[in-house]
Amino acid sequence: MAVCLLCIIVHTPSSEFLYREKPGRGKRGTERKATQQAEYQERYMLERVDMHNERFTAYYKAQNIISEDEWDAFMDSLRRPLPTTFRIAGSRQIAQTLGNTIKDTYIPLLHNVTFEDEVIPPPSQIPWYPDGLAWQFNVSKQVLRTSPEFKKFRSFLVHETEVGNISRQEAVSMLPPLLLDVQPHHKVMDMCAAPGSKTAQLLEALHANDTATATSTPPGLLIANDSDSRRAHLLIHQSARLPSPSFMVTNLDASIYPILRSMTPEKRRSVKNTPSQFLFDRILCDVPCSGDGTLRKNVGIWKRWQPLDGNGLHSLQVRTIGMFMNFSRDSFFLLTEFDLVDVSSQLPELIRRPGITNWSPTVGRSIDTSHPSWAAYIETVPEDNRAESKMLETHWPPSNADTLNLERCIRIYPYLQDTGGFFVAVLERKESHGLSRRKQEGKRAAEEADMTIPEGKKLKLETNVSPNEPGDAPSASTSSAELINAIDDAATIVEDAPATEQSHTAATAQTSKPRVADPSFKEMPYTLVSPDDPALVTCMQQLHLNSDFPTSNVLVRNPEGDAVRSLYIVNDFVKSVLAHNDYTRMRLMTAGTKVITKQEAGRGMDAHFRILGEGLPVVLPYIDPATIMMADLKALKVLLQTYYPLCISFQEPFRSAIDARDSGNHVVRFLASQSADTTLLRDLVLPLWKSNVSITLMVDKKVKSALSLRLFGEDVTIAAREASKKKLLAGTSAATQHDAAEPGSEHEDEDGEVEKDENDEMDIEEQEQ
Ligand SMILES: C[S@@+](CC[C@H](N)C(=O)[O-])C[C@H]1O[C@@H](n2cnc3c(N)ncnc32)[C@H](O)[C@@H]1O
Repeated sequence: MAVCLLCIIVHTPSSEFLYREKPGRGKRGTERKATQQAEYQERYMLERVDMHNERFTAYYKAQNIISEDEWDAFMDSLRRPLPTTFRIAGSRQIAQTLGNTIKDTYIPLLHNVTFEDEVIPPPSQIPWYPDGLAWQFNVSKQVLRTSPEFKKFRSFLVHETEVGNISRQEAVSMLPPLLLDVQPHHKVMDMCAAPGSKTAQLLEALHANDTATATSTPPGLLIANDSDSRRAHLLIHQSARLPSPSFMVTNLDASIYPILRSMTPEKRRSVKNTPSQFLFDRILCDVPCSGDGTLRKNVGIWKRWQPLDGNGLHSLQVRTIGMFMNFSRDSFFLLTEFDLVDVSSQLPELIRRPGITNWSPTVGRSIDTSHPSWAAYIETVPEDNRAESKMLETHWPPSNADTLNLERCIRIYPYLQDTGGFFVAVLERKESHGLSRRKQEGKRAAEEADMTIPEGKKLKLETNVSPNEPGDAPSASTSSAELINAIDDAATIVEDAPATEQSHTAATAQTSKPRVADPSFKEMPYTLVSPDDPALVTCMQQLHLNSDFPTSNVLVRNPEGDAVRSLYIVNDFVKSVLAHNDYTRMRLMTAGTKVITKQEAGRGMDAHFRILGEGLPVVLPYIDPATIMMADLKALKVLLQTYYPLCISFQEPFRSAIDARDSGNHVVRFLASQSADTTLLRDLVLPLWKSNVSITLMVDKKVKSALSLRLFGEDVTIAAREASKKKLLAGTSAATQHDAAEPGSEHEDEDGEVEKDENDEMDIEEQEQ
């Protein structure tokens, strides 16, 4: 497999769409289409958006990519609503179970549903998505509101989405992570990541070895970055549904992302003993774009589209991509050191069109595409104004376009398989430096097998790196060539400088007064807890963690390293990155995953540690199996139906097992089995809290609801009963509000959250690209 892949997704005004009439529409299909079309039109009318834009028309006509006789049909495709699409996420085993639930329970339920005498087609699998794990359906809001069958399906989707097992994501947006082929040992960067639908896919690939009950600890790393701090918080929220010790979120302008260092085993053995830059195996560049491909669902684009938006984003796109090409594994190269990868044999069922070698940028709002080259254009600009020109040489096709294999880019047009428009280019660093790919892979495997860094008491993030030290990212105004040279120089210096100047180890961080590179960054640092910290020792005892538990990879979020509240776990590589980089410089929002929390007890009593519901899959492999209680499906139903069921309300032998336990945290395994009302296909392991006379499941109420729906076909939880009681009391107005937020609604984002203001509408656009 490729040594380094960069997957670039750029929607620029040069992304074009072609249209072909969809074949074989029967009368009923046409009627259904008409109903949806009417709804869609109504939406535009309501929002006072006319589905026409003269500039858009002029620009795309000038590109000569759509013939006259196809033009009307092309525009028609852009005016049709997109189907609702989702994919099943989570570990492979969970995914399989959910896939079967959809196929065996919901498809038969939704078969032959009629609405106003019309048969509504059930959801169908997206043919090109691996293992049939992505689905689509195209029903009107009215159907979703009124059909009892679709309402039930919607409820299932909403609950599974809330717990992270289903991800609502536009079909074409699922493509790039698939093409990147991420492996558990890869170092991966998602540079413009929020709100994180592709990040979730990358994380799942990193966690390919997870089981239904236990999270693996992949040796690799995924950094999800976004320059917008509000949106970076969305990333944290999203990723909490997929806890990973290999995950970090940063909040930086990707075009000036600093070099990151880690301590490789080779370096540790060397005399210098210095950390060095590490390089990424896979980089996803979902750079900001004009969003033309989202026209089918983003109403506002019709009104505001103008070509200069795309032109304006071009330099940021080039800068960002150029920067990250230099962060990809093994050395430092110019852009010409990359090849476009031929991915034509991947996802064989995906209908696609090749990249183009010729396009005509417009130099003004009025759609002036008359300049055949940048040189010809700049001649027309008065000399005094040339420096201010926003048009760059790279806006035009390169003179060697025919030699770059541009046909290997993927272009998806909406009509091809009823999706949004999309562009993907997969780039791979050419073989170099005399190292064959196999040797490079072998070298990496050896490094990864030996990544444990020496333990340090209260090891902290490096905080004494000067902001102007070698390795700093050049400023945003630096040109591409300067940028590449600067990175080359910086990297050389990092490698060659004497240890005294370059060694920013934890030891120095401990003794010197912390100096932060970015004092404006206010997040708390992550600090390693000493493995023999008395609080950690107590925690291990209380939670029955065995000696394999990675005590030297436990972090807290305070500068002192005191285990006062939540404990986080990271893998060895993340630990190394934390130890050798200034957290303010990389604007680190999160690292690893929160697994354990301290539960303060009453006066005079010892505090208790407890395992968080989302942390249990990470901790489970280290829990002494003899301490895990066994229970059956009946006990599970009681625990779902009641907040604090009394211990005496359970049947033997579970009842005696609980009685024998002290108050505090326990773990219970519900064995795969069958009962009168359901079948549990795989073991389920959950944390439990015992008080004096009762017990309770320590998982989020959303997780309980999703589980209940999956197992019993209805939400039997007390939270659901209370909610419906409230709804009844509040009368029909509450019901109306609830119905408004259904999947596919223009006011709902991929989180299932209802969006309210205009800024939020922007979020929906960007999320779904
Ligand atoms: C197309 S959206 C990314 C969608 C995301 N990849 C997903 O699949 O959910 C582009 C993102 O880039 C972010 N962004 C814009 N300029 C950036 C920059 N200079 N550096 C990093 N992120 C940037 C925006 O905040 C936005 O969240």
